[in-house]
Amino acid sequence: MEQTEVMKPDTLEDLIKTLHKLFESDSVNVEEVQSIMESYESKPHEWMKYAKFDQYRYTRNLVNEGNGKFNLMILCWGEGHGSSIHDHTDSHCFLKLLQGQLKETLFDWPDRTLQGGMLQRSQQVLLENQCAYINDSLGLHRVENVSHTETAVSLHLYSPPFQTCRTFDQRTGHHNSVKMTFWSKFGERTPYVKGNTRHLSALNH
Ligand SMILES: N[C@@H](CS(=O)O)C(=O)O
Ligand SMILES: [Fe+2]
Repeated sequence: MEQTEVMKPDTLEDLIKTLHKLFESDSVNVEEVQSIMESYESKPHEWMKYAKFDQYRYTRNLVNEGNGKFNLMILCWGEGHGSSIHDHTDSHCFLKLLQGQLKETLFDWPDRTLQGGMLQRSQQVLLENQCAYINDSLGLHRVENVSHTETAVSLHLYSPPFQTCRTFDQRTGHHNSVKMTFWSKFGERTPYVKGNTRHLSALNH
């Protein structure tokens, strides 16, 4: 397969331009996207306008719609905020730390013989500028900011974009479909939508 020359992006804007190029083709080179995202050195002033926090749960802030090929977003995690165990709706998921640290726990898909809850396969702490990758064939995950004193900010790329995913109950393996919403889009707070009851985020587990 042809490998495009890719340069280390100096700014978030550069990174977005490069990502647009990489996703023009129909096949995604996971290692290439991961290494490009990792090579961008986070500079808070470049992403500050997207980083909007909520007191109670992590927020999802849309940065770029990637020509319909991907969604790029910034997630803001307050102290102790985390996600439920979830899948990624058959999409690629890249997760890069812009600030602070996040703990990622991987789980196997639940099976019928579930005993003692869903199996936790591995755990890793993601440090600033690191980029992790997951898709449904690798398993499910939960992401948490376990710090009591520091917030965390992460940059997520999903391709193709998706609006719903499934969350899993660790004890029973049962799942629910959840709609994923944006706290802000392109730096502007999204108007309140009535009827958003279920959330992917769970507090303090
Ligand atoms: N996939 C989650 C964030 S994470 O916990 O990976 C989301 O898009 O909200
Ligand atoms: Fe996720």
